Amino acid sequence: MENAVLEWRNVVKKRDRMTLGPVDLKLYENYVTALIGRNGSGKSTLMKLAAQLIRPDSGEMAWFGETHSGELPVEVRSRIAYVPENFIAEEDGLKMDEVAEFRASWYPEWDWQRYEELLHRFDVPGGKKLNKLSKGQRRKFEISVALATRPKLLLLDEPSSGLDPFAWKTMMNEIRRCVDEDGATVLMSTHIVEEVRRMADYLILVEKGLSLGMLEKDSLLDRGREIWIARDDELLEEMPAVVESAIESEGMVRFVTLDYAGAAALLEEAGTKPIRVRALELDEMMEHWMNGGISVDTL
Ligand SMILES: Nc1ncnc2c1ncn2[C@@H]1O[C@H](COP(=O)(O)OP(=O)(O)OP(=O)(O)O)[C@@H](O)[C@H]1O
Repeated sequence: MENAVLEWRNVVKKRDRMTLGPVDLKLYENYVTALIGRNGSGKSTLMKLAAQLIRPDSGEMAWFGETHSGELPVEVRSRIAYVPENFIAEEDGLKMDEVAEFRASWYPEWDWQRYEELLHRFDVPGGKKLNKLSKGQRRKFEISVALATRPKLLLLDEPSSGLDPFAWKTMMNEIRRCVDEDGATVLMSTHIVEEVRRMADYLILVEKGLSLGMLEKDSLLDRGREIWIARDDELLEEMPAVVESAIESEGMVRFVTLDYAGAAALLEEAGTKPIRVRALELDEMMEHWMNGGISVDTL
């Protein structure tokens, strides 16, 4: 694979009740990576570290191939856009265009035309103060501002929170455009399976402060199958990574494997032709991963 836009080695951040890490992570250029995991697992903490809103206690972090232990240089920062889960209260009293002008002064690639176009596409009323916007309108504004910076690294913390279904679709299209046209790399935390399905190339699972690895979405989907075969207890016994099995009817057994390649090889070797095979859905695979059914080589 190509250049890493973000690379971490042994990054640790201690919180009051939880420690994030040590986390190793590598984001490749021009891909969308979804950060998934249960509430409180550490996704937002990880995003804040990536945006350098907070600093790690230890470990090494590189942005665009260069490590920075101190403050990120303006030149690096101006290539990163971050949409937090909760908005910055200090900006509440400012008008939308005042915030946009402030961002424009920091981001040399700032694109006014794109900003106006995005606000129009998201149907956000112009000229308002940020605290006069609804939650969804504020989210649309923040996404528009982030995309108008034409970022090379786009960090989105639960970006769909509060968006109506139309705005949600627009958001996904615009993020995709940012990746395809501007060559952006995206890291987004999400609980929405459909978002992962439509947007993500890779998934990173965070569990109790640890990264349980990174997987290509398609490779995750390749692993899971529900298979029906003529009952053969011995064969079933040997089947790899079986997480569920049941006798369906007289003479037929159904099982779920998280190692389809291994299972298929074994079936072939035994000369057993499956009666039916069903690919597991993304939500099922994500659940198996979260429940520890899938082991992934850490980076
Ligand atoms: N500013 C903070 N100070 C101390 N502890 C914090 C702080 N922010 C978060 N934590 C703790 O760190 C842990 C991880 O929180 P984080 O917000 O990163 O999780 P998350 O995966 O984003 O959760 P969610 O899916 O609910 O948004 C939690 O136990 C939380 O209580």
